[in-house]
Amino acid sequence: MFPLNPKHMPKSVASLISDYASSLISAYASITALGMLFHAVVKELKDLIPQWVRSYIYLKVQNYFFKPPPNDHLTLVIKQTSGIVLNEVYEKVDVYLGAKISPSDTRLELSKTYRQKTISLAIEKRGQVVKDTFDDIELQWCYIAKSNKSSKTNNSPAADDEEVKHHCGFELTFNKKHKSKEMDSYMPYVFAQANSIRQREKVLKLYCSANYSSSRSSIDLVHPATFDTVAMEPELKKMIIDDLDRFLERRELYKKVGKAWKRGYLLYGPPGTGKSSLIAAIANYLKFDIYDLELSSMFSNSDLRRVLLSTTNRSIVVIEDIDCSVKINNRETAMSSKTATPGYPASKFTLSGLLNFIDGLWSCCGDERIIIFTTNHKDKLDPALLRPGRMDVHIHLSYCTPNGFRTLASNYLGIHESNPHHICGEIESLIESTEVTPAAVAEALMKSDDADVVLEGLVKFLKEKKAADDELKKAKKADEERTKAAKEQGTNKAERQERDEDVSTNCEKNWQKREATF
Ligand SMILES: Nc1ncnc2c1ncn2[C@@H]1O[C@H](COP(=O)(O)OP(=O)(O)OP(=O)(O)O)[C@@H](O)[C@H]1O
Repeated sequence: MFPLNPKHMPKSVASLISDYASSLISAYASITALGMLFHAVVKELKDLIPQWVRSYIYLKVQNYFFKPPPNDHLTLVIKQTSGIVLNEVYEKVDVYLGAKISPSDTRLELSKTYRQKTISLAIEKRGQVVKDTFDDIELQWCYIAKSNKSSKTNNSPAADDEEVKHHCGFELTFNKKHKSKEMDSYMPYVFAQANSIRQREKVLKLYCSANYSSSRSSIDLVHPATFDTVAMEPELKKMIIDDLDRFLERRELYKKVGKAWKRGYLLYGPPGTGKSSLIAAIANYLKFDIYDLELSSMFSNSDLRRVLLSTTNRSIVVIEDIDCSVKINNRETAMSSKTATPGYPASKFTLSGLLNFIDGLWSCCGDERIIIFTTNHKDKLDPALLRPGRMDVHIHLSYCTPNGFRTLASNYLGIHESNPHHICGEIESLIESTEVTPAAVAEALMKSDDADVVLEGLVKFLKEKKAADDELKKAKKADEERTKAAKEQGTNKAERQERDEDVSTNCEKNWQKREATF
């Protein structure tokens, strides 16, 4: 038998085994050290490279190695903008994916607006890969954000913003054979889901159009005004609500008669009569976002067009104080620097641009739109703006009426038919004979928590206001009478002068006749 003890082995074999063993051990040690080094490097990189970059690299590597043959797959790219306007598909996908959280997600976004009652969780978009299944078809969504810095010139920040938007979007990858199912069933499903999520979590937005170079900005619209809180005549309130309801139901009718599905309202009345409050009440009633258009920041018709194109459907476009926000001279002539309103830069904005926006071709780019103009001086508006068919409904918001006071007293003090107050009758008759705005009444009602104190204060205020109004009326009347008398005196004087002239002419004629007879 061959001796197993190395001592008994031949020298060369023993040394061979020991060499082999030591090289095995050193190889193992090197591999372990290398492994530890690799592990340390990976750990370091993990801390240094943001998660979304790692996900992106992971996706690319995964796609490279494990992707089925490329011919089998189709990738649809959904960019954030389509031309110069927001891409609706992007918006819908954004909402849809925002609500999808899977156990494998490692980064989530936490948010809560002041209006929301609970904190909401959503996946963090950047670099996230979201797997979805629809009718047993596997789909993969990925958010892309490419910057195109090399091709950039010295663009303005707004242009940069547009550029970034243009290169942001989603990629949807799936097997080619399901293409028609994707387009015919999956995308409508995504749209429907997004709409119902939006409706559930609807937080109204107030968009402010800044100037040409800056991007559109929005804030949550947290205006508490509703049709219950706005003080106005009940019949007028009912008329507005009925009109809005009818408008919403008439989609098919508008289509049938070939009219853009939009409605124009002109709200006019003195300051503080509730024009802005009514706009907020309409937005809250319809659950429509508001676009507040600052005409003074528009420098040309194309600015207006651009802003209009970026508004969404089911929205209210508001132009407040149309009579003084910008000087619009006539339909064709743009404002030159000579005609510009002091304090406003020269604008190439024209009335025809605005009219085009209301009922021209540009008014058709969108559905379910309400356009609201407000003014304190309807008489100062260009008749072209008031032409029938342009602003469909003209709503006069007047000084406070007894009905208006009842609404305010109920809202502010909880005083109503079943909880009356003995001073209310006196206040109502004072209000009937005084020109006082709902804003002034509302302010008076806020002065104390004690209803007696507040209402007595209001009576005092109304009496003082009435006395001041009467004084003013008297002064006005006296002034008018003086002017009338001066006019009459002037007329009398002119008549006397004419008479005198006639007399002298007659005398002259008679004298000439007599002269001729002699
Ligand atoms: N009709 C109203 N009903 C309830 N509150 C009102 C009404 N009118 C005014 N107010 C109160 O007065 C405040 C100012 O009113 P609001 O801004 O709506 O008036 P406005 O007519 O738009 O004024 P302006 O022409 O100066 O813009 C509101 O915040 C609200 O508290």
